[in-house]
Amino acid sequence: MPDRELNSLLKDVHWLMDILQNIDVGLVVMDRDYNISLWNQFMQNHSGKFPEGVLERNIFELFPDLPQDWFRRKCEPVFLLQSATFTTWEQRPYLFHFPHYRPITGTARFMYQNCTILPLLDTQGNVSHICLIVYDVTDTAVNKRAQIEANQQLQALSRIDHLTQLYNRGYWEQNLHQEFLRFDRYEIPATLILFDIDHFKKVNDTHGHTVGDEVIRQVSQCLREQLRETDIAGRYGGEEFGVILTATTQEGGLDFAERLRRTVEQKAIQTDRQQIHVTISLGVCELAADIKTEQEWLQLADQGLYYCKEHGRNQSRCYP
Ligand SMILES: Nc1nc2c(ncn2[C@@H]2O[C@H](COP(=O)(O)OP(=O)(O)OP(=O)(O)O)[C@@H](O)[C@H]2O)c(=O)[nH]1
Repeated sequence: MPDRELNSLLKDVHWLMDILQNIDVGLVVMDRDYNISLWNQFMQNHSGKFPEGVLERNIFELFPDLPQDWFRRKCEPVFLLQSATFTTWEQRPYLFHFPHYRPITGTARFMYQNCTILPLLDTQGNVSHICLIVYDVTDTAVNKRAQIEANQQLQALSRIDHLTQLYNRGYWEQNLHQEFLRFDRYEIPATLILFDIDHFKKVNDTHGHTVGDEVIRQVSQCLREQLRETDIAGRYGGEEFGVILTATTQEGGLDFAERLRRTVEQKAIQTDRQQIHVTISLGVCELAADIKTEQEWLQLADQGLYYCKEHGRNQSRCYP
C-alpha cells in the first residue's frame, strides 16, 4: 500500500478512535467469554473504572451486580444469530448501576439506560465479539414517569367527590355495573345500600349551607369509618349516598345499615356555634337473579329508602 494511502487510513482510524472515546454513549466490546476489549471514556467516567483495570477482564467479575442470566440471554442470540438486540429502561431501568447527578433530573437516583448489543464480525465472517452500547435516557425516563404519576393522580382526583372524599357518582356507578356483572357471572352475593340525611333541607334552612356541608362531611366520615376495604361507597347526590357491600347478603347489609344509622344518630356534629344531631334513612337490597339491570337494583334499594321516609325516618329497610 502506498505511503499516502496508509497515512490517510491511519488518520481515519485515529479519528474514529477519538470519536469512539469521546462520544456521549457507553461503548464496551467483549469477546465470546465476556472479557472486555474496549472501554470508552463514557464508561470510565460513570463507573470510575479505568481501561487498564478492565481490559481483558471478565465483565461479570468486574460488575458482580450485573443481572448475569438476563444479560447472557440478551447476548447469546447476538453471537449465534449475528443480529442486534435492544433493551429499554422500561424492561429494566439500568444495566450498570451508575449514579446520576444532573440538576434538572435530580429526582433520579441512578442513570436510566437503554442498551443495544451489536455483533462484530471477524475476517472469516464469524461473530467473535459483541459491542454493547449504553445510552443515558434518564431525562426521558424521569419525564415519562412524572407524566404517568400525574395522570394517575388526575385519574384518582376525577373519581373522588371533593366534599366527602368518597367516590363521585360517575365512578361509583361504574363500580355498581362491575359488581352487577360479577354477580351475573359468579353469583357472589352483593348488597346495595342507598341512604340520605333526614330533613336535610331544614338543616340548610336553619343553619345555612356551610353548616349543611359540614354535616354532609361528617356523615361521610361516619360512613368511611364503617367500611371494609372491599366496600365501595359514593356520594350519589346532594345528601344521598350509595354503598356496595361486596360478598355480603341482605342480613349482613342490614347489620351494616343499622350500625351506621346508630353511629350517625349518636354523633354530635360540632359547628362554629353549636352541636347538631341528624339521622339517616337507609334502603337495603341484596342482588338476586330476578333483578335484571343495575338500574332495577338501584330502584329497589330506593324503594326501601322511600319506605323509611314514609314511616318515620331514622330507620333501615330491606327491599323487596
Ligand atoms: N349544604 C348542602 N346542601 C345540599 C347539597 N346538595 C343538596 N343539598 C340540599 O339538600 C336538600 C335536600 O332536601 P330534600 O330532598 O327535600 O330532602 P330532606 O329535606 O332531607 O327531606 P327527606 O329526605 O324527606 O328527609 C336540598 O335543600 C338541597 O339544596 C350540598 O352539597 N350541600
